[in-house]
Amino acid sequence: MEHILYFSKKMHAYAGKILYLNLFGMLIISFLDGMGILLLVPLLSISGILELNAGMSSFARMFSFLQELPQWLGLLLILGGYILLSVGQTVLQRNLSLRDVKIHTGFINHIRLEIYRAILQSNWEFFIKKRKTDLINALTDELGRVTGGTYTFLQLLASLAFTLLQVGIAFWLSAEMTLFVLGCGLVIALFSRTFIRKSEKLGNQTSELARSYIGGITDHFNGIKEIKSNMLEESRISWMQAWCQRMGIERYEQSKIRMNSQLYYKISFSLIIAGFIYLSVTLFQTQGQQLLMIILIFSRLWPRFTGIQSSLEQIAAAIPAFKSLVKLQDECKEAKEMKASNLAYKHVSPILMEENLECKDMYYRYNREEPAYALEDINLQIRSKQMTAIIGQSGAGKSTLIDILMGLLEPENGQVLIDGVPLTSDNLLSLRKSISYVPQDPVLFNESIRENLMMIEPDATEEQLWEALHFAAAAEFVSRLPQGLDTLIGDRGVRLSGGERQRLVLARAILRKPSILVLDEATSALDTENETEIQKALDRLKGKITMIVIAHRLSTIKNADQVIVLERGKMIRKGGAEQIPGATVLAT
Ligand SMILES: Nc1ncnc2c1ncn2[C@@H]1O[C@H](COP(=O)(O)OP(=O)(O)OP(=O)(O)O)[C@@H](O)[C@H]1O
Repeated sequence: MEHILYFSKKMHAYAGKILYLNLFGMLIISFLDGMGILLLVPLLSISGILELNAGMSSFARMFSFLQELPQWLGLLLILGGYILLSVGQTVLQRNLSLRDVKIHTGFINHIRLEIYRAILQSNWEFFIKKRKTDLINALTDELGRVTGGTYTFLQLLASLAFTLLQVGIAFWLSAEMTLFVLGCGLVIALFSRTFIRKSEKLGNQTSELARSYIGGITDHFNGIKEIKSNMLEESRISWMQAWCQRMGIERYEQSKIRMNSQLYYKISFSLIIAGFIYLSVTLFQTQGQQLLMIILIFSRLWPRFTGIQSSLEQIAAAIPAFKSLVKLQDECKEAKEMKASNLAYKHVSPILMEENLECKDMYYRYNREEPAYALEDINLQIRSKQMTAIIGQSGAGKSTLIDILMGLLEPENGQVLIDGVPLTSDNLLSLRKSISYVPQDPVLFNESIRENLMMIEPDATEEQLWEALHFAAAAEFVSRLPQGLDTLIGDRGVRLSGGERQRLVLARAILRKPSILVLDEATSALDTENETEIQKALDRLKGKITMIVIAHRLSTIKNADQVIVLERGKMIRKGGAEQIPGATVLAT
């Protein structure tokens, strides 16, 4: 319940008065609806089916004047009133429904942005621990269920208000009959709690299924090359078939709960009405009008009860999604990287490192419960405007060290210092702003080359763009493309080769004019010619900016001012390139 209230409060904060105006509007619609039905009473009387004066309520007596009018005039008045009420109700309904859509979609986007922002502002450790597809699932399936559930909850509140109103009208018509109907409703509701519990249980399965679906298909398409080349298609199709089967069963079970509960309400309605009529006629010789009245009250109130039950089931099914999103928000809050005041990215100025970036007695573990350290007792200095190569075999800790130097991971013990000043959340953004990072498998967005370059430097001129491309040995292949800089890059740059992608990302990194360039050298993406070009480019940068390169090539090591050798999380050697027997320790 607290989770639902949490999001309901958010909807209140988002939509404000309009939300309540809409709910109030619905109340009016329900009132008009009730009035429309009540008009049936004088209608029945005028057509002689019902006697208005004998044993009827004050409401019915209000229409007794109709009997003094000519029958045609009375009928015209009633039907005119009925049409007016119906048209008014329909027009109001249309407008409210449209506004409802606006509130609902606006609220989804509001929560989507809030969660997306919180996720992006979380630290790197959060992303290491989280499955990416769970985050996608949170922003798609779970978000939809939560906003839908919140809305159903608020509609339920409105519906309870309408029901109260209708109960009030029913009381006016006949207090005893209404009490009887309410009593029946309560007893039925008590027995139908089991449907709500089952719905929540199934909601857990829905969440689990959605997570496994998004996780599964993302893995499949990311690994489609392995699937095709290793002929894994059949096994993947079997996975999908099994998932479809589970999903089919889950949907069927969900519908079964809904149908069973509706069936339960309908059967109880028939049984209660039949029993009541039987007892009234055989035992109490009740008047015809009273019987008609109870049928009228039942037929108005019972669908309301059924509707409330169905809303409760829907909300129960969404509860696991509510819990999951609240948990995600809490995790994001805990993993928030910087203080709110530091989040004005645009206004942060880069650090101008004068002397060095230093690691002092630094230790890091991915899992604090396990004894193994990914990095242990690291003491090193990355000197300003020099090139530092980091080498070591796979799993030695090169990427971890880079992540710590970029402030993505926080050391468990020890410190990172920039010109002697410890790296904290206060200067973290400034450090990041001075760094450009080129990963081994770079990501290009599904936009044009120009847009991909300019996202890092929106004010870059054409000349600066080409300068950066030349520098990264990418100008030639870009100029050969039919649309040059305006060529659209496919999903994650698949239309370009690995080497071309890395050169474009290098161009993007350089465009920013960083004071520190961090490069995770591609192991195989570049051919010898391009490798030489990039090497020359890096040479040109030597002495101008600080370079940290995870090196996989001898040529890179040879050019480095300092080489750091890692082995199983420890720094086993550091020194000038000439002191390192590079070929023996190069990473694979
Ligand atoms: N997200 C993670 N969770 C737990 N352990 C991790 C994680 N990432 C890396 N490790 C472990 O930390 C150690 C160092 O990994 P790291 O990725 O830094 O090595 P590397 O030298 O960059 O390797 P490679 O050259 O293969 O990329 C390894 O033992 C690795 O298994």
